[in-house]
Formats: sequence, C-alpha cells, structure tokens
Amino acid sequence: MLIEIPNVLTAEQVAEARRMLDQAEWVDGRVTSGYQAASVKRNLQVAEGSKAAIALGEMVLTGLARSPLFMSAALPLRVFPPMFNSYSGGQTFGTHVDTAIRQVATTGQRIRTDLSATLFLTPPEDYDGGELVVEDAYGSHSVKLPVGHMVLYPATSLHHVTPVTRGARVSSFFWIQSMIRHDAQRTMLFDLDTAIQRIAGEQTEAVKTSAVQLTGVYHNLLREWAEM
Ligand SMILES: O=C(O)CCC(=O)C(=O)O
Ligand SMILES: [Fe+2]
Repeated sequence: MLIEIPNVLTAEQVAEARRMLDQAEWVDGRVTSGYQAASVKRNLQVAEGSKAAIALGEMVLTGLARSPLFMSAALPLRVFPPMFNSYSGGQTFGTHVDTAIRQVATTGQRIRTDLSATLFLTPPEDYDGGELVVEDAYGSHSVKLPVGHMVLYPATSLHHVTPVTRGARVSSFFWIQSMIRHDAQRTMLFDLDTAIQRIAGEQTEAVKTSAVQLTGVYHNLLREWAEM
C-alpha cells in the first residue's frame, strides 16, 4: 500500500527545517548505501548523526507521533532516525530496493525496513523532475507532494527518483519497522481501522454493536500478527 500522510510538519516547521538545512554539512549520498543502490545514487545528504539531522529528525518524529493516519497505516515498532537529502543539477536516484536491515549509527540498533518514507520539504513548483516513482503489482506510481506531506510505501518496492532538472528537491527520508511485517496484513488492518473510525460516531444500536465486534476483530488480528 502506498499512502499519503498529509501535514506531518506545519509550514512554519518546514521553513525552520529549510533554514537549518541551509547551514548543515552535506555529504555524498552514497556514504550510507549498499553496493547496488550506491551505483545509481546521485544526490547529497546531511551527515548522519550531525546536530542538524538529530534536531530535525526529532521534529519529524514528533510530527509522526501526532498523526493518527501514520499510526494506523504504519503500526510502527521502530523508526530509523530521519535523514535529509537533496537533488539538483540533474541529480537522480536510479531504480533500487532499500537495504533490508539498517543499523542506527548512534545506538547500533538494527531496524528491519518494512516501510520507506519520503517527507517533502520543497514546494513542487520550485523544481522540475524529482518525482519519486514506486513500482508495485499495479504499475508505477509517481509521487510529488506539497511541503510537510509524506509518502509511505512498502520498502520491498523497486523505486527511483527522476532527475531534478531545475531547482533543488530537499526531503527527509527514513524507514520504519512495523509491528506487522507483511504489507497485505498491514493493509487489511488499516482498512478495518478506517472502516471502524468511519462508523464510530453512529448512534444506532445495530451499528454500535457492530463497531464493538469489529474493534474486537481488529485487536484480535493485531494480537495474532504483531511482532515486537
Ligand atoms: O529521495 C527520495 O524520495 C527517496 C530516497 C531513497 O529512495 C533512498 O534513500 O533509498
Ligand atoms: Fe530508496
């Protein structure tokens, strides 16, 4: 499932993030990639574990924690400390799959990458190209979102970023280990939760009784499938 999570950051937070990123130390994006991804990765990123990355990463994590949609769609167990990248002057990231297991540089903690995320920090009208293209069984999905919005997609997908031919595209990118490893199970839980939320305000007895029963099914499936 590919899903858009709106308003992870406010416009003011994005402006603050962009100010800090302008001052940050940028390095070649290939330093954190595996061999295959490095061979097609042409971008810059803020040094992992740098002051700016840590402070802005906290801002992103706080934004995620405020989003019921993110919680319901990702069912997060661990979130990799958010990183920040930039593409300009034709830079691109060719087709790749993200590394399955990543280690957090500061703590050594391992995270299985079930979900990948890109949070957009540049207004779409300020650059050409830079679409994130995610492939799945239903075809290719091209994503370019307003600032503060984020896309969440299965880390199992092949994906690429098209060349940025005007301006610069700055984003945050990171991974999530979900309590639910399999995308199909996670998607069913999300659909069920969404349906339950939709009828939550209904007052008829029949709907209230069904809502209780469906909520039971949701939690019992979560109990069945969750890994922690
Ligand atoms: O820049 C993006 O939107 C995606 C970056 C990416 O795919 C990666 O770093 O693995
Ligand atoms: Fe990737």
